[in-house]
Formats: sequence, C-alpha cells, structure tokens
Amino acid sequence: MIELKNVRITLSRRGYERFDLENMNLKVNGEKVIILGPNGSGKTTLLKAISGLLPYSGSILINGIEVKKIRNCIEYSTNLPEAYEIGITVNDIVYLYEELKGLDRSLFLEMLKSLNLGEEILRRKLYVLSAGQSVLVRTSLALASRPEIFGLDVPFENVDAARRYVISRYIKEYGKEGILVTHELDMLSLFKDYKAYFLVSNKLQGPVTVLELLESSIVEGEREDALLTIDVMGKKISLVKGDSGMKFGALGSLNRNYGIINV
Ligand SMILES: Nc1ncnc2c1ncn2[C@@H]1O[C@H](COP(=O)(O)OP(=O)(O)OP(=O)(O)O)[C@@H](O)[C@H]1O
Repeated sequence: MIELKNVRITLSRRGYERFDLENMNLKVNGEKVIILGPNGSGKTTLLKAISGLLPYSGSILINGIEVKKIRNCIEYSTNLPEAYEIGITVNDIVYLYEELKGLDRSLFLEMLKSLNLGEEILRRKLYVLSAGQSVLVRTSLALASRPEIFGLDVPFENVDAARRYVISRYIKEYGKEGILVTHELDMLSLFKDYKAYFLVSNKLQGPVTVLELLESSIVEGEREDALLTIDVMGKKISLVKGDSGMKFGALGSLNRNYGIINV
C-alpha cells in the first residue's frame, strides 16, 4: 500500500524559483492508479519522493513503513532514471538489481526480446541508449523484479506505437498496485478499470475511473452531477456524464483541463 498524508515537497535551487507541492494526500491500496497533469505540475517530483529520491515532510508510507527510513524497499520498484543512471552498463545494472531487488533476469530478457531489443543493449551504458530505449529498459527493469508495488513515470514517452502496447501488457500483468504517470491519452483506453487523479494547480484531484473519464465531457464551472470538479488556475471545470460539453478526449478539452485555454 502507498499512503501519502499531508506531504509537502519543496524544490529549490539557487537562482531558480522554488517549487512547492503541499497537502498531498493519496491512498493506493490493492489497485493501480494513473496520475495525469500538465507539464511542470509536479508528477515526477511526487513520484521521486515516493521512490525515496527526494526529501519531504508529512508522511509517505510504503506498506506502512516511512519511505525516508527505507534504504531499499524490496516490494517497490520505479523506472525513474535516477534509480539506474549510475554510469554502468545495462548488464551491470541487471547484476546489481538481481542482488538488490530480486530482479528476475530471465523475465527481463524475455521482456527485451518481446520489445525487439537485441541483447547487445546489455553491453551499453544506460545513458547512451536512445530516449525510447532507455525508458523501455528502465520500465522492464522495474517490472521484471516482479514488484508488489510500482511507480512508473511516463513509460510510453518516446516509445513507438508497437512497443507501447507490449509495455502496457507488462504494466497490467506485473505489480499488484502502483502509480502510473502518463500524458498519453491514447493509451488510457487500455487501462479503463484504473482510477485516475489529476495533479493540477498544486492539488491532487480525483479519483475518477478511466472509463468514466473517457466517457465524460468537460463543462465550465461547478456542477452538482459532476463526476469530478477540478480547480484549474482558480477556475472550476467539471467532468460530467454525457455530451453536454466537450468530450474528454476531444481536441481542446484536455487543454482546458490543463488550463491552457482560458475558460
Ligand atoms: N531542483 C529543482 N529546483 C527547483 N525547481 C525544480 C527542480 N526540479 C524541478 N523543478 C521544477 O518543479 C516543477 C515540477 O517538475 P516535475 O518534473 O515534477 O513536473 P512534471 O509534472 O513531471 O512535468 P512533465 O509533465 O513536464 O514531466 C517544474 O516547474 C520544474 O521546473
């Protein structure tokens, strides 16, 4: 189980504006959920904190244990590059992860094969792989350790259409529960029974099931019959059943959701 209670994460680098996520609350128990949200809304930041890669205040529990106290949580795997980019070859990472996370090498090799990635990739350093190859290798590494829980950041980014389908099959097959961050609306229809949350305007809003999302329309303002009302830059947008607004998947509707079109 992943549990976030009043989590606050502050990113600051000298000379850059500060970025804060606060009051993040979430419970993922025996299910896989999707987090959607505009560029820069903090999805990766949230996943990094859940993966033990960033400091936070409040509480992030993986199976009841505070993440900052866990050195290597065997039940949890992530595809975040920070967990792998240590300047060694994919093969060395495989050895390391067999040791550290119980990675199943033969499952990993089977995944590479079905993704049509030759084994020569094992001899290369992760950072010399193409963007798509890197994400496929990291996602396969995360899933081939047969984690109980996963946190996957944009596993379809830079991945071609054929391989997206292969990787989504593995995402569905492995891990009892987890968080999947994606922008790829085309892929949502493969995850219809998952719950979706929106990270917009510094709020984690939801859930609504992906099926409801795909069948819903977006209207401006608050509506009593709304499946979900989202705050987007101080304005309210409601997801409602039926065709009274713009269909969720229609051109422009997500833009509204993400606050690009001024409503
Ligand atoms: N070290 C840092 N110091 C200050 N701000 C940072 C730092 N790292 C990231 N940020 C900022 O934090 C915000 C959230 O970044 P994050 O990568 O979590 O967004 P995201 O929702 O995953 O975006 P995308 O959809 O583009 O991947 C961005 O505005 C980013 O510029």
